Amino acid sequence: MSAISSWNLTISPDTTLSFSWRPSLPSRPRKRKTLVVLAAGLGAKPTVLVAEKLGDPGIQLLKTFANVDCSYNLSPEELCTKISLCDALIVRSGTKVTRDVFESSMGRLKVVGRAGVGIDNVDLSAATEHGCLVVNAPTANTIAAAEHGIALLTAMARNVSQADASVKAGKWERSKYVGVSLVGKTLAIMGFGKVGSEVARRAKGLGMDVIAHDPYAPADRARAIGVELVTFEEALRTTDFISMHMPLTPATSKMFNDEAFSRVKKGVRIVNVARGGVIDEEALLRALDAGIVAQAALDVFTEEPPLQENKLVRHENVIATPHLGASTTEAQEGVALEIAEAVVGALKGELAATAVNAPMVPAEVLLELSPYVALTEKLGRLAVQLVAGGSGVKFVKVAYASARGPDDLDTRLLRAMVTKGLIEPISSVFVNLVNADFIAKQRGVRITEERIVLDGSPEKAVEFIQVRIANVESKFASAMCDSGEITVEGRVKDGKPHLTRVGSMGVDVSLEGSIILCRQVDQPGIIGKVGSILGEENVNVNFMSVSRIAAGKQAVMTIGVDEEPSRDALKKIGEISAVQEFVFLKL
Ligand SMILES: NC(=O)C1=CN([C@@H]2O[C@H](COP(=O)(O)OP(=O)(O)OC[C@H]3O[C@@H](n4cnc5c(N)ncnc54)[C@H](O)[C@@H]3O)[C@@H](O)[C@H]2O)C=CC1
Ligand SMILES: O=C(O)C(=O)COP(=O)(O)O
Repeated sequence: MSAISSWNLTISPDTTLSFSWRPSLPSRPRKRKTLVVLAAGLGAKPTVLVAEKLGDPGIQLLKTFANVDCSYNLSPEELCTKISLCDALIVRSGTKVTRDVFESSMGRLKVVGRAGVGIDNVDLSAATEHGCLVVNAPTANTIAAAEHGIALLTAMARNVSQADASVKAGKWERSKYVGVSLVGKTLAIMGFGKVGSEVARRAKGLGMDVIAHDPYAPADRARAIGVELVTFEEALRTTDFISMHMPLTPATSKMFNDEAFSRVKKGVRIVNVARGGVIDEEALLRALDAGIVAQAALDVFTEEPPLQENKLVRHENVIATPHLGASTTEAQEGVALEIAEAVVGALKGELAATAVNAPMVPAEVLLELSPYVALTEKLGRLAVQLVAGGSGVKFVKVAYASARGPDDLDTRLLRAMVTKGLIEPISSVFVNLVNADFIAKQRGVRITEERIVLDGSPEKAVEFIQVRIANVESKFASAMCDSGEITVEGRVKDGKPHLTRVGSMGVDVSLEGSIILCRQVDQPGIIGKVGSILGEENVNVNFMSVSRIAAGKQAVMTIGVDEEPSRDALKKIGEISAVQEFVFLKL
C-alpha cells in the first residue's frame, strides 16, 4: 500500500495551508517564492529513493520525514523495479527518469526531485501524464557552474591540461603551449540565465567584452551588467570565445551544427558546461579538424560517460572534465538541502516553489483563491453528475464573474479543480494541478473559460462561478438553462462554498455532504413529506432551499444532506405524487 494514499488539490477550510518556509541558506541567493499546492493525504512514512549521491545535509533532512533508500548505480530495470515502492525519487544528471519509470511506479511515485538544474534527463510529459510533480534545485549550483565555466575558459586559453600532462610525462615544451590572452577578446554567452550571467560578470572582470544571445532574456538585465544582447547570427560572426549556458530542449538540441560552425569567426574557442546535446559533436569534431574551431573545453557530453574511443575527448585541442560543473562541496551541500526541502514539502502537501511541470501560483494568489478551490471542484462534481448516461461530456465552460480585469485573476488552479470535479467521479484517474489539462485533453473534454465582467469593487477575486456543460442531456431537466446547457453556479459565503443556481433557478445550499435536487408541483406539504422520509432514515438535513418556477405550479427543492440516503428512501421520495423529477448528487 502506498504511504501517500492520494493527492488532491483541495484547500477546504479543514486543510491546512502552510506558508512557513525554511529560511534560505545564507550562501544561497534568495528566490522569489512562486508556489504550487499539492496536498497529500498522509499515512505511514513515505519512502524516498535517492538514486545518486546526494550531500549529507539533504539525506539527514529527508530522514526526518521519510524512509530514505540510497541506492546508487541502479540499472534502468532495477530502478523500474524499486520505483513501485517509492513515493519520491531524487536524481542528479546520471539517471534517466523515463516513461518506463513512471509506468512502473503504478501511481505511487508522487515527486521526482532533480538535485540540480537541468531536467533534460526526466521525461516531463510522462511525469505530467502520471500526475507526478517534478521539482528541481535551480539556484544552489549556479556559482559552481559559472566558476567551472571560467576555469575551463582560462585553462583552455593557456593549454593548462595539455601542458600539465606534458610536464608529468617528463617534458618541458614551453613553445608548444603558448596560449592566447583573454583581455580585450569577445566572449559570447549563449543562454543568459543564472549561470550565463554569472559567467558574464566574471569574464568582464577578466577584461573581456561580453555579448550574449538569449531570445528570452530581458535586455535591461543584460545592460545592467554591461552585456549587449545580440542575435545568434551576430554572436557567431563576431566572437572569439563562445560559452554555452542554455538548457537542452528540442529548440537548442544541436544548435551548434555544421551550419552554425560555417558561420563562426575562424579560430573561435568553445566552452560547454551546459549539455553535450546542444552541440552536434560530430560537427564539432569536423570544425576542430578544419581549424574552424581552435579549441574546445567540454564538461558535458551527449552520452555520459563518453566512450573511451570518443574522438572528441581524445582530440589534442579539446580539454574535458566529467560533468563537474556542479561539483563543489558548497554547491552539493546547497543542492542537497534545496532538493530535500522541496521534496519533503511536496510530500507533506506544502507548496512547491520549484515545480517544473505545473503552473506555479504565487502565494498571495493562492491564499486569495483558496476558498474557491473547494467551490470549483464541487461545481464540477455536481455538473457532471447531472449529465444523463450516454451523453459524453465534451464541452465545458467555466465562467468567472468578477470585477477584476482579465490579467488580474489567475484561474489555472480553479480550472484544474473544475477538471478534477468533472473527471474523478466518472473515472479511476486522479487529477491534480500537474495533470489536469492533460487529462482533460486526453479524455476529449474541452474546457473553456470566460469572464462575466461585473461593475464594482475588484477587491473580491470572484463573485460567483458557473460551470456549464453543453451538448448533453440532463437527468434533471430543470438543470438545463435557457441556452440548453447544464448549468450550476456557486459562490463563497462566509468562507464556505454554496450552490446558488441550478439551471435557471436560484437556490441556496451550502456545498457540504450531498445534495438532493427535487422538482415538484408547488403545493403545501411536500417539504414535510421529504423531510420525514429522510428523518426516518436518520439522514440529517443541513441546508434546504425552495425556489418556485411558477407560483402554485412548480418549485425546485434543494436539500443538503449529511448522510447518503438509502435506495429505499430515495425511491420513496420519487414516489411522492407531487414530485416530478429528482436526483441525488454526491459531493
Ligand atoms: N555542467 C553542470 O554541472 C551544470 C550544467 N548546468 C546547465 O546549465 C543550464 C543553464 O542553467 P541556469 O543558468 O541555471 O538556467 P537558467 O534557466 O537560469 O538559464 C537558461 C537560459 O537559457 C536561455 N535559453 C533558452 N533557450 C535558448 C536558446 N534557444 N538560445 C539561447 N538561450 C536560450 C533561457 O532564456 C535562460 O535565460 C542548465 O539547463 C543545465 O543544463 C547547470 C548547472 C550545472
Ligand atoms: O544542475 C545541473 O544541471 C547539472 O548539470 C549538474 O549535474 P549533476 O547534479 O552534477 O549531475
